[in-house]
Amino acid sequence: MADKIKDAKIIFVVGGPGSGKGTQCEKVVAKYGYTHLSSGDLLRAEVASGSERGKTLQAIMQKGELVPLDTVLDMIKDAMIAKVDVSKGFLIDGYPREVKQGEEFEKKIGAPCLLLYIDAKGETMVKRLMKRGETSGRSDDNEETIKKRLDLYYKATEPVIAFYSSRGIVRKIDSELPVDEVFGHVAKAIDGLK
Ligand SMILES: Nc1ncnc2c1ncn2[C@@H]1O[C@H](COP(=O)(O)OP(=O)(O)O)[C@@H](O)[C@H]1O
Ligand SMILES: Nc1ncnc2c1ncn2[C@H]1C[C@H](O)[C@@H](COP(=O)(O)OP(=O)(O)O)O1
Ligand SMILES: [Mg+2]
Repeated sequence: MADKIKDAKIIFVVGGPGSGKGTQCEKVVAKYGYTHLSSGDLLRAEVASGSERGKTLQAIMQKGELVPLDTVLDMIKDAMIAKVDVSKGFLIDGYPREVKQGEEFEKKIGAPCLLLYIDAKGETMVKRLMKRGETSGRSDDNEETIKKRLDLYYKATEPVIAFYSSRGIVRKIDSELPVDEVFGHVAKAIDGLK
């Protein structure tokens, strides 16, 4: 089992809050049939279950902070194991959020073949999240938490991109464009994989 996930095709999808990671991943699923695993979605499912662990997670997410690395990595690993026999590839959305998360993922699971860097301006991300907040019901889509998430993104997550750039697997995607045009560039990056 461990060998199977090590050999799986793994794509990291990294970008700021509201950059459009989830939107693009949905389109990749539709075209390529990959398995989409969003760390945020996995965490929100745990919160929705009403478990004690979920309550602790909810408090952290509402503040715009990162939940403990082991919690999120275990969730992703379990979800990958559950799908590895039927999956053509994995889109890991919202992870790694710091360099340490990338290092631990590679120790426990395997190496990514591609990192899609979904790039939008801070101002654009804030606008999109405020709009999303009108209907998302997410307790972190409010002005105060958005600001904290953005600060944390620049501080903790942007270094992830530099870390993987040296390996030549980063494809930067301009996410200021309309959704379908962004997807055109995403598809080109995926088609470039052997
Ligand atoms: N290219 C785009 N142009 C305009 N709006 C977009 C674009 N990509 C995403 N959005 C909108 O921005 C919001 C955040 O997108 P989402 O995919 O949830 O981002 P993330 O998963 O990175 O937080 C959503 O409301 C989405 O509809
Ligand atoms: N890899 C990770 N490590 C730690 N916390 C994470 C995490 N992924 C998600 N979280 C927590 C903190 C985030 O502020 C919150 C929402 O994450 P998300 O749904 O990926 O946000 P978004 O798609 O808007 O970028 O969940
Ligand atoms: Mg998302």
